[in-house]
Amino acid sequence: MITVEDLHKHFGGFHAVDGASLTIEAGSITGLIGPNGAGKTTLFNVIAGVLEPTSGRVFMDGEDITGLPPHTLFHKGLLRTFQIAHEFGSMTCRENLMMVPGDQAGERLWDTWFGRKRIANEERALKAKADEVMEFLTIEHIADLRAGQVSGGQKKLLELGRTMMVDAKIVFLDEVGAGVNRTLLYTIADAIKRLNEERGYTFVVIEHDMDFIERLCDPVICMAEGAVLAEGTLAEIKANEHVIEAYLGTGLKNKEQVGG
Ligand SMILES: Nc1ncnc2c1ncn2[C@@H]1O[C@H](COP(=O)(O)OP(=O)(O)OP(=O)(O)O)[C@@H](O)[C@H]1O
Repeated sequence: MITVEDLHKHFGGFHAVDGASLTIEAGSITGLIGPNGAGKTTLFNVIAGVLEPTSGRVFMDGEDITGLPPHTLFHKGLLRTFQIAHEFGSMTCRENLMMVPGDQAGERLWDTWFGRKRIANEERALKAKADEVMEFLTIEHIADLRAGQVSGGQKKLLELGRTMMVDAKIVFLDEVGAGVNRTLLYTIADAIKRLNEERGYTFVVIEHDMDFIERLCDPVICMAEGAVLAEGTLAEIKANEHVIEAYLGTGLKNKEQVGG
């Protein structure tokens, strides 16, 4: 579904992504792990159009999507979750879901000129959709709370919920488990699994919590120093000598580059 070919992202002389090549299979929940600074987030940002690659290509279902902006990728069903922006904290959780842009922005504008009734109907449909999303994620009780007031884990579920307001095909999740309590972490894991099984979402998940990875991800891709080091089941990855070394090592290569 997604093929990354020899991707590089340099920040000055620093090679954050340094020749990464990988494939994300449709229908998978692929885990992306690796020591701090391995380049996971940078890779995500390049795939999701947030950062331009220095070189290399990204394909989605055979189509070259390298460097396309996030909103174009969004309409192709490729989404990266973002933290709920500070300025949306004063809106309710339901409103945060309802404002996710739909597919028919042009039609909406048309509606504002020609059909108040149609707008009202559309608003009702959006609200129903938001409520259905919150029910799926078992957070219907926070619908009317301000997004800025809910817990970290509930915010993560809300971020996931935003991907459900559009027809996402592939969703990139960056550390959804960080700072979330165990119970909510399992709720998030369960929602990801159900979205994958019941709605056909493909996920790519960056996560440091190995328990979370073990519950969800197959295959697991391990990055180190900007490139893919190993791929396989979590058990295979954990037994891989190079992976063990990378987690213990210090990433000397890039340090030399920065120094030089
Ligand atoms: N905008 C930037 N400018 C300069 N260096 C950057 C920039 N973004 C990331 N880096 C560097 O690139 C390297 C890779 O960062 P990245 O966040 O992609 O790693 P990561 O694998 O996601 O790490 P972590 O697990 O700690 O989040 C890091 O050393 C980081 O400091």
